[in-house]
Amino acid sequence: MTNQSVWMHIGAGSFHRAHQAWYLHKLREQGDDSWSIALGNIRNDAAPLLKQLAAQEGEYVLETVTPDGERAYETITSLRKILPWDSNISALVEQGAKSETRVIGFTVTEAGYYLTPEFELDLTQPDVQADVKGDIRTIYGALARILTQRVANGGAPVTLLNCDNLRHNGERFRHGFLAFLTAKGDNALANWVRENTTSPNTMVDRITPRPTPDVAERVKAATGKEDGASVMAESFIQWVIEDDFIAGRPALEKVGVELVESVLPWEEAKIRILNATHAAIAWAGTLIGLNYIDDSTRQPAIYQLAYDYVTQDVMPSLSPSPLDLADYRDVVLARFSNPYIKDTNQRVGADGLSKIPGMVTPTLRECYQRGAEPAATAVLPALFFLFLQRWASDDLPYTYQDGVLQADALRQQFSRSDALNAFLSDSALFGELAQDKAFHALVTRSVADLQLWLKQPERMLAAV
Ligand SMILES: NC(=O)c1ccc[n+]([C@@H]2O[C@H](COP(=O)([O-])OP(=O)(O)OC[C@H]3O[C@@H](n4cnc5c(N)ncnc54)[C@H](O)[C@@H]3O)[C@@H](O)[C@H]2O)c1
Ligand SMILES: OC[C@@H](O)C(O)[C@H](O)CO
Repeated sequence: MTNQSVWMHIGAGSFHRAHQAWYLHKLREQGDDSWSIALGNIRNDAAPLLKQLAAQEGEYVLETVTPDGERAYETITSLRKILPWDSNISALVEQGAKSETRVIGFTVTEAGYYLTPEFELDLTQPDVQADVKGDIRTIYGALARILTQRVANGGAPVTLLNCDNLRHNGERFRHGFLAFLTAKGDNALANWVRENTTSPNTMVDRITPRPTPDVAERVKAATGKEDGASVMAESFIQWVIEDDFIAGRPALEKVGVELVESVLPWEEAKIRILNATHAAIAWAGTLIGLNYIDDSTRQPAIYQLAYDYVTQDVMPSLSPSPLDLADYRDVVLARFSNPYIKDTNQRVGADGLSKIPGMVTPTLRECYQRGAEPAATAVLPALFFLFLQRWASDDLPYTYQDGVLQADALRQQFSRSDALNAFLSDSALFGELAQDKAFHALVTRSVADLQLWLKQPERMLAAV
């Protein structure tokens, strides 16, 4: 074992640079430079950024902003290797096959796991089908290629660390990956993965908008640096990880990471109270013509629907909890209201087709199971339906991004008079509830209430 260990990260989006890279940077600042990051991407959309980062020797400035608008600037130094993109992901394969790579982390979005509401791999997805045949479009195809080479090079154990917003993200990824390898007929690699990798669950948190040109301008004004890879985020940061690293890990506890036995209470609170609410606010804000999350959250009717969803339906589902859920809710809503973040409804409302089954359907299901009508949660799919209706009539002010969107089929669905029924009958969104008449009636009522509200958005929804 050399002293130098590499965390190879797949997914060169904004979030990785504001979160995992920041923690490893803080460790280096404390004099522990035994871990560094090698960063690459599966898809070519990050190729320009990777080139820019390579030109800056991996360094970039992170701007953070507090709820009071106080800004701070740090040069992040943990990215020591930038892996250039090519269609065979050669650089990722070469780095991932080395035994010095002891952790392979990834952020490939919620839609990047292609799971059904029952959390099984959706083998009907074209990207998954292509990768089963040997292509590299998904995290599954990419890791199959990388780990095959790693086994050929001696097969040193490695931790596969999901850093995306997914409930039970390590477990769910692992289940999907093993199902993928089985579909591919690669039982030898599946067995190797079972024996030689771990996939701890993690909860990651830091609101990181897509950087706009004014970030680079402020960075230049504050630091004098011309930085083509700067990123901005809120000052809040949190990372909770199950301590199950098969090949060692950075001393993350020294920089504030919580290493726990089970991440469950944190991830449930994060996914349901933060992420599901965030998406609902983005869809609602968009429907009344707003672009930003903070402006949308400050609309009393939108704030109230978010507050009611958490209070009436999520908190009973998650109680008892070691977290103070009411406080968590209030802090989250305050973070969303931060006027200095300027996060867009476009970014946060994306990937709804994965967010509904992953983040909302479990609460609907659990309310019914305990005999409660999930009236406040029903507002979320109702908002998403109205949002998709706008998308289908080309009436959104921005491009809707969704990794599992099959646009032609969905447009056709929305051109029919029974579009709401078809939406609610989609078991990929609602699992067994898709067949439940009471659920259909509840969301249909909620859609009607929202349609009235949209005529007078200043009115409180409950008063409609
Ligand atoms: N931005 C945040 O506030 C934030 C906070 C916590 C967690 N996250 C998690 O990180 C993810 C990425 O956020 P970001 O801000 O970096 O987004 P981003 O849009 O900046 O980057 C997305 C990255 O995912 C890749 N990607 C997209 N779809 C993919 C697919 N199907 N397969 C493989 N790669 C794919 C893209 O190439 C890109 O590298 C989020 O979806 C979320 O799960 C983000
Ligand atoms: O809800 C959207 C997410 O990207 C969110 O910004 C993040 O999960 C905050 O940690």
